[in-house]
Amino acid sequence: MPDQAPLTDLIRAELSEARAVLDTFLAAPANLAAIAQAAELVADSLKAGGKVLTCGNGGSLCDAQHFAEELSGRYRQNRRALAAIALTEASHMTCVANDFGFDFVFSRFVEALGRPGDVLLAISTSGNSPNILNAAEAARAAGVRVVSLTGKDGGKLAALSDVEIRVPHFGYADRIQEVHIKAIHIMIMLIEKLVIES
Ligand SMILES: O=C(CO)[C@@H](O)[C@H](O)[C@H](O)[C@H](O)COP(=O)(O)O
Ligand SMILES: [Zn+2]
Repeated sequence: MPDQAPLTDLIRAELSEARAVLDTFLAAPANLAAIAQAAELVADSLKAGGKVLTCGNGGSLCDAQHFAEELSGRYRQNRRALAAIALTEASHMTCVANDFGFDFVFSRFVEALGRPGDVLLAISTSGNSPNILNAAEAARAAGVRVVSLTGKDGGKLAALSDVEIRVPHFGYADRIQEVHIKAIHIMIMLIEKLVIES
């Protein structure tokens, strides 16, 4: 049987780096405040009859779906459904990508569905994906507030956000996404507390 030591070394290094990225994020009180502010913004919108639209690319689209389904479906316990949807409808995406370009797949959906008082959760580890920037701009034009989950220096998305939750890691996207998913789960927990228990 081959010696597994090199693999376990790799695993240990990956987990250690993930812990360091989380520790750095946790050490800045502004990051915790941003999560609270984002949850309050979403909760206020839902309580006023608004909805949450979510978007991202690749793994961040999975995170966008994860956030939306835990509001519309279920998180830890049963409670009433909350209005949230990920902008992933395949026929819309293929039509818009085919006819207008991939940069507009989310912004066109925001134009169609976004109403003043709604919230867009925009997720981008670089903060610079054109389709996410266009979605944020369309949201602002429609009176939709923008909550973003970003990484690195926040990119251009930082300036388009009402609330930005940034993981200031300059390495691979997955390390950033691992903190994003924690922020997402905590936001869901806070939103439930603010909307359901209030
Ligand atoms: O999940 C991962 C990497 O962990 C990838 O699918 C990643 O999300 C994709 O490369 C995205 O296109 C990156 O976009 P962004 O985060 O820079 O907006
Ligand atoms: Zn990934």
